[in-house]
Amino acid sequence: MSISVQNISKTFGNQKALDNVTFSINKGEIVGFLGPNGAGKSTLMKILTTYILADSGDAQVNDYSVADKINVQKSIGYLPEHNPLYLDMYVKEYLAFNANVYKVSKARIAEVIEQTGLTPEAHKKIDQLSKGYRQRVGLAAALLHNPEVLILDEPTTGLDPNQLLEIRKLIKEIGKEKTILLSTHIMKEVEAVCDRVVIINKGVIVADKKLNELRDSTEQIIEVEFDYRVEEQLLNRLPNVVTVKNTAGFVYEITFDTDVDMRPAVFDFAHDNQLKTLQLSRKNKNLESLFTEITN
Ligand SMILES: Nc1ncnc2c1ncn2[C@@H]1O[C@H](COP(=O)(O)OP(=O)(O)OP(=O)(O)O)[C@@H](O)[C@H]1O
Repeated sequence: MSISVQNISKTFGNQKALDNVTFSINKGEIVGFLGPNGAGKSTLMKILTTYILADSGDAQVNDYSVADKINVQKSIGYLPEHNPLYLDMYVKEYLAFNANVYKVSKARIAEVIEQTGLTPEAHKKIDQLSKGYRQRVGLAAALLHNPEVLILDEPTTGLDPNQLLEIRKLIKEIGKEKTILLSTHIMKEVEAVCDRVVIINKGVIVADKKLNELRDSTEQIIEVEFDYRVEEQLLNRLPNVVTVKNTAGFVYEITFDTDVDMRPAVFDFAHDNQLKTLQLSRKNKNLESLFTEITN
C-alpha cells in the first residue's frame, strides 16, 4: 500500500476540517482527491506530507507512519497549492539548490529537466517562465529525490487551456512510474488523468470510485417538466425506474437503470396522462452528476 489513511480527524478552532477520514491507495494508482472549496483536501495532504499533525487517527506513506517524518518525506514528492518557487533563481540553480537539500546527484537534475519537458526553458530565470513552465519546475523539484509517491495540490490551477492539457499529460506520464494523489475541484481533470476518485465534502469522505465503474454505469437520469403536478407513484410505474424526485414546481428527476434511452417512454407517459411536456433532458450518471448529488 502506498498511502493508507485511518480515521484521521483534524479541527482548527471550532472548524472540523477532517472527520474520521479513511481510505488507501495502491502502488501505481493515480487518485483524484475531489471536493469543493474548504472540503479538507489541503489539510489531508499537509498531514500526509508531515507538515501538520492530525488530532487523531494514523496514516502511512510507503508503509512509514507519518510520525516518522524523515522516511515519509523521503518517500514523497510534494507540489503544494501555491508552488513556492524562488523567482529570482535560474531553473537549474533552483533545482541544484533542491538537489543539495535532498543530497541527490547533479546528473539527476538533468534527468528531471528532461522528464518534465523543461529543456527549452532550463536556462531562464523562473520569473521569466509562463505559469505552465513554473508548474513543471515545481514537478521537477518534487521528482528530484525519485520518491515513490507524488502529492499534488491543485496542480493545474490558473493554467491556460493548452498548458493545462500539457501538465495533465505530463502527470499521466509520471503516473506510469509513481503513485499519485492529486487534489482538484475540476471534474474533467479527474476524468482525464485519474484511475480512481475519492470525493470529500465538509471533511467527510462521501465517495470512493474507480473511474471505469462510473463510465460503465447504466444509470440514466431524466429531467422532465410537465404542465401539471403528477403523483410520484405514477412515475414510479415506468419501466426500469430506480427513483423519482420532484425537484421544483412540476419538474421531476427520474433515475433509470438501463441502456435504453427512456426519453420516449417519459414522453408517451405524458401523452397517455393528458400532460404536456415542457422540457425533457437526459444525463448519464457520470462524475459530474455523482459530485453534484453528493456535495449539494
Ligand atoms: N490553519 C488553519 N487555520 C484555521 N482554519 C483552517 C486552517 N487550515 C484550513 N482551515 C479550514 O479547514 C477547512 C478545510 O480547508 P482546506 O484548505 O483543507 O480545504 P480544501 O479542500 O483544500 O479547499 P480549497 O479547494 O479551497 O483549497 C476550511 O474550512 C479552512 O478554512
